Amino acid sequence: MVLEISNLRQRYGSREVLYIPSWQISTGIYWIQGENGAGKSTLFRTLAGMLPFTGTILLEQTFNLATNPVAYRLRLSLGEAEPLYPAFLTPADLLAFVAEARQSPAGQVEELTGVLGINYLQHPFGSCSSGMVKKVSLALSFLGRPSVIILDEPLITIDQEARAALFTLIRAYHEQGTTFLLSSHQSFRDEGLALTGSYSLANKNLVPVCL
Ligand SMILES: Nc1ncnc2c1ncn2[C@@H]1O[C@H](COP(=O)(O)OP(=O)(O)OP(=O)(O)O)[C@@H](O)[C@H]1O
Repeated sequence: MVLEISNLRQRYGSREVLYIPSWQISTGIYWIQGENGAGKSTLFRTLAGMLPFTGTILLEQTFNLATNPVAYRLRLSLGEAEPLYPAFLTPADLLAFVAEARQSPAGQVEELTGVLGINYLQHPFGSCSSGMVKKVSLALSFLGRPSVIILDEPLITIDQEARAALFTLIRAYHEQGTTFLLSSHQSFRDEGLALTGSYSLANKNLVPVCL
């Protein structure tokens, strides 16, 4: 198993948003579905270690998010649905910083920015288009050698060319053993991506969906 959840509870104030008693996946590409407000982004942020939670989240049967957060976070990354970065920062600065933090192999930043068509690396985020910001956030999520990459609504705001490049990257990284959790209100199957499985977030829990 690459990712295992047990007795995960997540709440905002007194309102419980997630209760996942038991869920586990092996290596693959998974589509996480759910209606607006079902809790997908909350689940992803929890898995990425951005929100406090109760329960157990275990990566590669070894790295426990609660007790070994640094090693865990080095191996799991999240591309947020609507990324926001400080307006004064440039994509070049952020990519270099994250590449170093995630122990990115030499040449990976250049490869990702080339494939995704990220130009204007020296222009501050304040002057970047929303599609360019999204493409940088996608590149950031591939940096290092993550065993799990979560992409929350990866298709929003990017053009057809970037979408095709993203699917090429997902296939290439998956062939090297990376697992993907992807959310979208559009079907990934229509995009020609071979999915391992799909789950729907409903009534606070993840339930399997037939593809
Ligand atoms: N910071 C927050 N404080 C309080 N409630 C929140 C917060 N963030 C999200 N919620 C609530 O938690 C629930 C789940 O939200 P979440 O954004 O995780 O859903 P989602 O499935 O990603 O939705 P969408 O498909 O619309 O993006 C919603 O009812 C939302 O209003």
